[in-house]
Amino acid sequence: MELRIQNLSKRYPNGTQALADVTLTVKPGMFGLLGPNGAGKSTLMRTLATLQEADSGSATLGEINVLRDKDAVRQVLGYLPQDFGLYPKVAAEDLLEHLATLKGIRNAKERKQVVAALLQQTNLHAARKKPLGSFSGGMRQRFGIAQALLGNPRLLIVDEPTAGLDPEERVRFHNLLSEIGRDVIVILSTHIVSDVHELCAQMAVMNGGRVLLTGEPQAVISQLSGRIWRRFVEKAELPTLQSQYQIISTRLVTGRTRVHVYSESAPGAGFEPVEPDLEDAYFATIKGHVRDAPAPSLQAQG
Ligand SMILES: Nc1ncnc2c1ncn2[C@@H]1O[C@H](COP(=O)(O)OP(=O)(O)OP(=O)(O)O)[C@@H](O)[C@H]1O
Repeated sequence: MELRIQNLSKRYPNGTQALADVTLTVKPGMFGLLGPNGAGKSTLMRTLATLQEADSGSATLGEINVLRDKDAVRQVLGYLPQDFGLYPKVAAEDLLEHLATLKGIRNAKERKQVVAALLQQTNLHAARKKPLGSFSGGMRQRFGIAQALLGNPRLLIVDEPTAGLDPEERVRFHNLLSEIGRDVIVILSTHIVSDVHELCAQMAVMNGGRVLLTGEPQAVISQLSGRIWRRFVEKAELPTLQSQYQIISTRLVTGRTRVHVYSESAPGAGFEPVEPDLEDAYFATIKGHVRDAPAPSLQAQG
């Protein structure tokens, strides 16, 4: 089963073009959707989760028309929204049971089994009697995955799930996502580049409502090989450099400013070549250096 999104557009009443002709094909496995704040990721996720309407375009999940057959989508959908609200006084197990009932698992024995299995899978079994208000951020997100997995979804949408998690909880959360079945389409929307690098076989970069590129993370990185150059500079030199080079990122490293620039040939002047990583690829894409470069495994769009 594939998710095919074609020419999806959405303009909010205030004039913001949140989605502009978005076309994407998503296969089973983990798909990373990267983009800065305001790129349109949540709008796309909410549209696929049948919570809001697009203005035009189409989306199909296997045989299901996602924009029209909302009930059919909901039966195969698991969704962890960005702002996942919880009832703070209710115990984890009780809320999950309640949500399982809403999801249509009517047989009490089956429901108990499903709930117990999900609490095990998300490593929340020991905390099942605790009120959700006492959960840490990581526990809350794992509970979010437990509820999203109710009813064995074929499409799982998680919107910025690791924002605010400490490193240990992020690793736990990653492990949990990696264990989800191979035949499930998992869309992970995030602005954290390393989440995508560690987890996703496929990815897309969005900005300003547009898909700038799609591909495999490694292919996206390889495309930049030989084009990223590094130099350490004083902060005061930055404005001059900015006017001379295509700077894709600057970062303070032990008190010095490390600059990465995009250049198809050696820029000279103390720059040395570096092996690009996904962060370079992400910034180079956002800044418009990558999308026009042809590569067989990449699909420049928009
Ligand atoms: N209900 C709304 N009404 C008007 N504008 C909106 C609405 N929701 C989102 N927007 C705007 O649409 C654009 C895309 O927002 P969206 O939330 O989809 O982006 P995002 O990539 O998920 O960003 P973030 O990481 O901040 O959630 C932004 O400019 C945002 O301000």
